[in-house]
Amino acid sequence: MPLSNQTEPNIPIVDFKHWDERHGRQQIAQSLVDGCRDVGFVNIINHGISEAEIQEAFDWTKRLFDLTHEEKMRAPHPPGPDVHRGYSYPGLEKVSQVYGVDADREHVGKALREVKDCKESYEIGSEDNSFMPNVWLPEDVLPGFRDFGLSFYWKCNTVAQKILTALATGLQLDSADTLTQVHSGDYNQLRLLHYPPIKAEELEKQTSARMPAHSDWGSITLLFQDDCGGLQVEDPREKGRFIDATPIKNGLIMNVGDMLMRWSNAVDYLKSTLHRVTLPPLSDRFEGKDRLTRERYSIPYFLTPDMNTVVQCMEACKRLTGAPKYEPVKAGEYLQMRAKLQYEA
Ligand SMILES: O=C(O)CCC(=O)C(=O)O
Ligand SMILES: [Fe+2]
Repeated sequence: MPLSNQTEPNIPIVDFKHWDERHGRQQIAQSLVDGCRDVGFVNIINHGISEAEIQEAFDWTKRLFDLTHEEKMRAPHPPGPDVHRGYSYPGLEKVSQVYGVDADREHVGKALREVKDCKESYEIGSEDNSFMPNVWLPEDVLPGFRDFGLSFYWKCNTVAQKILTALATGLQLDSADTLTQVHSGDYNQLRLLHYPPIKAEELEKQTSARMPAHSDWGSITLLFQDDCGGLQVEDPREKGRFIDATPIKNGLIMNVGDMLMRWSNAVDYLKSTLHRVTLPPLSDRFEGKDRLTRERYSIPYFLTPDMNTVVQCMEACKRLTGAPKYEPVKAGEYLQMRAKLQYEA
């Protein structure tokens, strides 16, 4: 698959259409693992969420962000990075790739915040996650939103379980259930995202960002995006060069997160690839003399292993990659470490 900066899809496509016919499984599983190994990102089609369900999710997302600021602030994101739920207004969250000891330096957080992320988001989790209780809007502000949020959360988890089974199969782990066994679904995060229109120049001059380059922290991420464009993925063959992740109608993009990379033992096996959201590549996405960029909506779903799961190199991967390259880490502790700079305490 050529990796060029074109508007054609340039990320491998994996078709799950025949997943339920058992004989089709091995081949799907293998192409999924190949894509995760090559780019770290794959497009998945026939994943099991219908066109109508995807449309409904985008309709709710738009309805939510169309509310007034005061209405959205009735479900405010709690202060600090510990509970990632509810509504974050533009600029509140700062996405970055700084973590570990660097995150402890006070000036780092300040410097990062000089370039504002121009997006707003709403985070939803499982009602059974006692570490991060949901922050809901009062029902009369957006009737039906809570029911939609929970129902879509669990719909995405059904798809995610299928993908985890395919990954375990393609990786030839001891059992096809090895990954699903440590993903109850209660620690995932459904995120509704809105990038308002912005002058192209602000992104070009980097005085503002839509979403700066980062890797995801969990095991895998599923992403639905509208047709605006602007998501880019680092070319695995050339550091610093980004390729367009062109939206595919009704498809979803799946990418490997840091924990799955650590499980597989290395950047040279399953890749947790840097990605970012910037200007859309198509000229008809801009308007007027300020080249105002069309607004964009996206819906990522982050999968996280159960909090006490120890993430360490899996035996089947060791055979290919050699000695473990990362210290074992508990899923909950890794998440806390990565979240540190995202929200000011
Ligand atoms: O909006 C997008 O397309 C990507 C979002 C993303 O990468 C994230 O929220 O981690
Ligand atoms: Fe991401």
